[in-house]
This record gives sequence, C-alpha cells and structure tokens, in this order.
Amino acid sequence: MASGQVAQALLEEQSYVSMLYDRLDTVRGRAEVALTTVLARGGGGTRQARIEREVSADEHSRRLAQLSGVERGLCFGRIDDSGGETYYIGRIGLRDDEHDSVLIDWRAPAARPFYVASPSDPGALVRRRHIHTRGRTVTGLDDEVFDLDRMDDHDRRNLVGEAALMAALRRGRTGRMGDVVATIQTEQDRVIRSGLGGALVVQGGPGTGKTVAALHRAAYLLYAHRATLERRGVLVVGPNAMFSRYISQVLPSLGETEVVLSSVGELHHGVHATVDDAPAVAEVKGDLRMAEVIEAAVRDRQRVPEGDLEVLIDVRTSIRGGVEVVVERMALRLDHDACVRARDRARALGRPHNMARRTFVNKVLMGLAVDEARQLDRPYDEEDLRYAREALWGQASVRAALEELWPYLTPERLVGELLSDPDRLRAATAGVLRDEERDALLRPAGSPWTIGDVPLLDEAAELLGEDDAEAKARERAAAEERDDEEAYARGVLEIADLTELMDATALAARHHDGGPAVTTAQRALADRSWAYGHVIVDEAQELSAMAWRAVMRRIPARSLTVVGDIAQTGSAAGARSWAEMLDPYVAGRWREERLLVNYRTPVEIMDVAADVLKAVAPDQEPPVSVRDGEARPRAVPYEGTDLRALVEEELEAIGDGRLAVLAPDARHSEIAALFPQEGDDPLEAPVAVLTVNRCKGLEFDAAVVVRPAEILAQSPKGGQDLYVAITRATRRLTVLYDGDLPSMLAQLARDDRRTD
Ligand SMILES: Nc1ncnc2c1ncn2[C@@H]1O[C@H](COP(=O)(O)OP(=O)(O)OP(=O)(O)O)[C@@H](O)[C@H]1O
Repeated sequence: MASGQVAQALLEEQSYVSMLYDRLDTVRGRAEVALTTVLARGGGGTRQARIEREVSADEHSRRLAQLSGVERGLCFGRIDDSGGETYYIGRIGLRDDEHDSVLIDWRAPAARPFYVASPSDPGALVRRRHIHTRGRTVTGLDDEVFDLDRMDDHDRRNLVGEAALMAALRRGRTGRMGDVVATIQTEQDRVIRSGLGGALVVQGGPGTGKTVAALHRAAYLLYAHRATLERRGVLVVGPNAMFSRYISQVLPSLGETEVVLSSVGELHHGVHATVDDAPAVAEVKGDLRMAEVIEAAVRDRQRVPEGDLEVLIDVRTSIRGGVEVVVERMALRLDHDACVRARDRARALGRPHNMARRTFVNKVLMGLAVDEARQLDRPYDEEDLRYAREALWGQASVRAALEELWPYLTPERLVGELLSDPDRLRAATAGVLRDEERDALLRPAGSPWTIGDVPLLDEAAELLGEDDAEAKARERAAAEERDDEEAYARGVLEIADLTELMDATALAARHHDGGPAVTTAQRALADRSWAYGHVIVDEAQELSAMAWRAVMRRIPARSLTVVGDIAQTGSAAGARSWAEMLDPYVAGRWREERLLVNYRTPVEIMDVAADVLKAVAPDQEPPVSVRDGEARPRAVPYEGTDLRALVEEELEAIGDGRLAVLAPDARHSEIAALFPQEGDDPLEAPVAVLTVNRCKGLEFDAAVVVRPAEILAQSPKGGQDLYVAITRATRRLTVLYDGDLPSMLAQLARDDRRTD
C-alpha cells in the first residue's frame, strides 16, 4: 500500500477513534458529575432514600473505575462484513446519544468474529483490521483480508499487512503483564469463551498464553454471567504473591475490578506464607495422607486421663487483710470409664472439635458436680447440678484439667504444636507416614509458616471449627437483620427498576456494614467458608494434593478453570498428571483444551528448551514458537566471567527492557547481593535476581541462567526447573555454566568470553 494510502487510512481511523475518546470523556464526565451530586446529598434522609443513594453511588463509582481503566487502547479493532457493515471493537462498549452502538465490548457476541475468523473459515468477514494507538493517536493499522472480491475499491486500496501479533510480541517487558485483548488468537478465544459450568483444564507449554487466556476468561465470564458471578465472586489462585502482583493490572485494564487474586500461601485468612519447604518436606506436606495426619492430630487432642480424673477444687475461701485465701480444698473424682464415655459421646456428634468440646466439657463437669454433691452429702436435682457445674467452670484447676483433655484449638495452634513436638507428631503420624517422612516434618517451635503449611491450616480449620455458640447467636441476630435489610433492598431496587444493576444481597451487606467498603471480593477474602462462583487456578501443576483440597473447598459448584503445564512441574508435591489431581473431585467431568503456540520464546531458545524437555519429560510436546530471536542463545563459562559486567552488556542490548538472573536456590542471596535494588519488589527493578521457583509464570526480555548443573541437581524436579528457567526470555538467553555444560544444553552457542 502506497504511503499516501496509509496516511489516508490512518486519518480516517483517527477521526473515528477521536470521536470514541470524546465519547469516553463525555460518559466519564457524566459519571463524575452524577457521583458528586449523589455524594453531596449527604447521609441523612429516610431509609429508602439512603438505600437509593447507595445504589446510585455504587453504580457511578463502579462505572468510573471501569471507564478509568480503559483509556489505553480503548479501540483496537474493526471488522467489516459482507453485508457492508463495519463494527469497531474495544475494551468496553459505548453508545452515542441516539443510543446506537459506536464501540462493541470485546466480550460481546458481536465481537466474536474479530477473534475467530481465519483465512480458511472467515465466516461473514471480509476484513479484520487491528488499530494501533499510542495515547489517543492512531499509530498504525494492520489488515487481514479474507475476501478481496467482496471489498470495495476504496478498502482494497487501503490494505495493511498482517503484523498485529508480531507488533504486540515485540513490545518490551514492563515488569507487569499486559493484556492481549487486541490480538487474542483463535485457540485462546476458545478457552476464553468456554462455558461457565464444570472444570476446564488448559494445558500448554511455556509462553502459550495460558495466563493471559485465563485472565481474559475471568473478564469474559464476569461479563457474560454477571448475575451469577458478581454475587459469589471469581477467585484467581496463582503460585505466589509476586505472580499475583505481576498479573494484577490485567483485569482492571479489561474493565474488571472485582476479582480476588490470591496465592496458595494466602488461602488461610491471616497467614501470608511466602517461604517454600525443602523438596522432601514439601512432598510429605502435600500428600493426601496429611489429611489423615491432621485428623489424627485433632483426635490426639481429645484425651482421657490414664486412670480416673482427679481435680482439687477450692471449697471455701475467706478474705484476710484484703487478700482472698483458700481455707479448704477438696478432691473431686470422675472415673476413667465416665471420662471415656464423655469423650466418645462428644466425638459421636460428628461435629468439629471446638463445637464438640462443649459436650465433653458439660459431661465432665456434670460428673464432677455429682461427685461433689455426693461427697458433701447434698441431695441434688437438675437445677442444683446446673449451678454446681457453673461454679466448677469458674475454678481455675477444673478449667486447666479440661484444657488438658480437650483444649480449644485454633488451626495455628494445632498445626504449630504438631510440627514442633516429636511426641505429638509421632502419635498423629503412626501408621500413616514412614519414620523418615515424619522426621522430615519436625521443626523448631515458632518457625515461620511455609506455603506447604497453609493447606494443613485449612484442613485443621475445617476439622476444628470455631466455638461459635456466642458468635452464632450474634450471627443469627445479624442474619435476621440482614434478611430484613435484603428484602427491603430488593423492594427498593425493584421499585427503582435497578435490579439489573445491583444485587440486593450486596447492597444490603454494604448498607448493613455501614459503608461502601464491602465489595464481594472483600467479603469473600475474609470468609473461610465463602463459596466462589468460579475459581481459576494458574500454574496449577504446582499445587499439591492437599492444596487442591483447600481450593476445592472454596468451589462447591466445581466451576473452575485449571491452567498449567505438566512439563513445568517444579514442586516435589506438584502434579504428574491432571487426572491424578482432579479425578478425586470431578472424575470424568473435566474437559481439556491445549494451547500449542508459544508467543514468548523465540525459535532459537525453544530449540534448546525442546532438548531439555526431551531429556526430562519425553512424553511432552514442546510448543511451536512464532517469533525469531535476535541473538543465538549462548553458554558462557562461569569461571573468569564477571557476572555484573555480563549483565550490563545484556541490559545494553535490550535497551528499555528487563532482565532476570535466574539462580539455583543455594546461590540466590550471594548473587542478589551483587545487584542491590531500591525497594524489595524484584518486579520493579531492571535486574531481577530470582530462584527458578519465583520466576514461574514471569517473563523478561533477557534471562541469564546461572549454574544449570546445580539447578538440575537441586531437586528431583531439577530438569523441569531448568526448562522453566530457559523459557523465560522473550529475546536473549545466556547460560553461565560451571564445569561441563549439561549435555541437554549442547545446542547453545559456546562463548568463551574470558575477561581475565
Ligand atoms: N494472543 C496474544 N497476543 C499477544 N501476545 C500474546 C498472546 N498470547 C500470549 N501472548 C504473550 O505471550 C507471553 C506469554 O503468555 P503467558 O505468560 O500467558 O504464557 P503462559 O502459557 O502462561 O506461560 P508459562 O507457562 O511460561 O507461565 C506474554 O507476554 C503474553 O502477553
């Protein structure tokens, strides 16, 4: 296309895109004014007036948040069909003052042809155009023509080549994942728009866009099933907190702010575990047998004395000189069999430990009260005993004895004491774990929580429950009030014809809790028993069987998307196959999509990675790369190389981009010390020094992989770790090796760049 024609086409699109931004400004301005007006009305008025105000304030703020997130790349595509219709595709839908659509939301059915049309199956499309913008300026166009004959002369002259994807792929890395809404590929589109129900597994090699597809799927599901999902929320579980930060901007840029991002280490409320266990420990903690261990640990805290129970109580006290003095003590006794019966009755209830505790405590107190009455030769009836029981409960010695036999336990206390007490550990693991497995679990009291502990805490929370008599009564009263609020809110919404916009439960909860801070996401995070509408698990191969139990508890409807690559499993407790992890929950009911094209790693690097894959997981197919690299990946001997100088050179070669030094676990701190950075977020630094475990799911323009032989040797999954490490770079890969270069890396260009 001649340059004059390009200029003409750009001009035409610029005028349309400028109109869209004007429209965005108008809508945004209106939402701002509306919000300010609502807020200016203040907090008084009738209940109905307050609720109506809440509804509109909520709607305007949500709309504003959405409108603010879509500024960059508002419109990115256009399709022309054989009927002569043209549609513009963007991050959100916009209408003009006549209510005609001027921009179609990328998730709307009308936008679908933009993603699925292909030369062999163009549907009704004659052309697909990608529109590139910087700020509000149209900087480039990129056309694919499906039916030249059906295009008019004007359009035929204005064609531009198919380079949208390549242009998107060439952008330098920023430290945060960007969205790919303009260039979603057909196989990814299938994943994104797959139905909400059931379990979908997305298996694909490194760089095949699993993460981006999963995040776009979250945005799509919220758009297409808003009524179902907004109330229950969508949870995205990633491998660690850094990964959550890495992907955190994608959903807001797609117009979604209501998704909960978490990692396995944060699934138990109040704990933020970031440390991994050593592989041998992780393997034991992740094994399903740990569910039995935790159960046994709970039972082990439901004891009876060896012989009879004996407690010394104070029977008479007097005040002498202002101090309470015990003048007489008495020994109460409950025989062993009665203790056993009390325990068995409490256990037989089948209720969580802390709830069943009330039954045990009551039975024992009753036995002791009877003994007390008998010893004092007092007659007793129901009423007397009730008082006596209460009096006994007030005695420190009685409480201590009961605490010893059936303590109130938090998950943190149960698991913390289990893992740091050899006797408890021996008792709970007997007949379940081998001796060496048990010994691997033992650690000093007060050790920091590890990621592998979190599913154990969750398991414990399930078995312990909370002694909720008081909390329950409060909750019942609150629930009644909430029902009332909800019925009222529903009424208000119906009258105001706003049911489409807002869910009555959410409104009532917000109203009830006294402020607009309570979003679905916030409520869900604070509530362990929250049932999400949909859960997306990324890097899902890393989850242990125990972690799957914790995740599945949060998704009773089993509507989930599982995204990962079995060939990249690095955790000793991770998945060897999807069936192994999923069949216990959704046997025969999960469907699988495969992504086969690698958009990240250039062909030259992927060739090397393919050799590693062949050596460590010969049954797995490497993905096919779509991009060519700018430099052949190379191997440099460590000895005699100045790592800092090498990193400087690489940084210069990539210009604005980012670089990662990927080190064996044992070398991480030593190497990180060479590259001091401001702040503690490696994603913010131009050079990120990471262990392989922490670089999962991330990508960089250049990667320097240090001591591959050590990475290979550091765990039973060392081969998978090396595969992950060398597939992080989008442009340049350097491997710094010690001794002999591992044979699976033989394709690397040898670069003996001695600096001495
Ligand atoms: N359709 C697309 N258009 C443009 N870029 C894309 C597309 N699909 C994927 N990418 C880019 O490819 C890179 C890899 O994507 P992503 O991180 O989602 O892959 P992944 O399969 O999750 O990789 P890994 O298994 O290594 O974590 C990202 O930079 C992403 O933006």
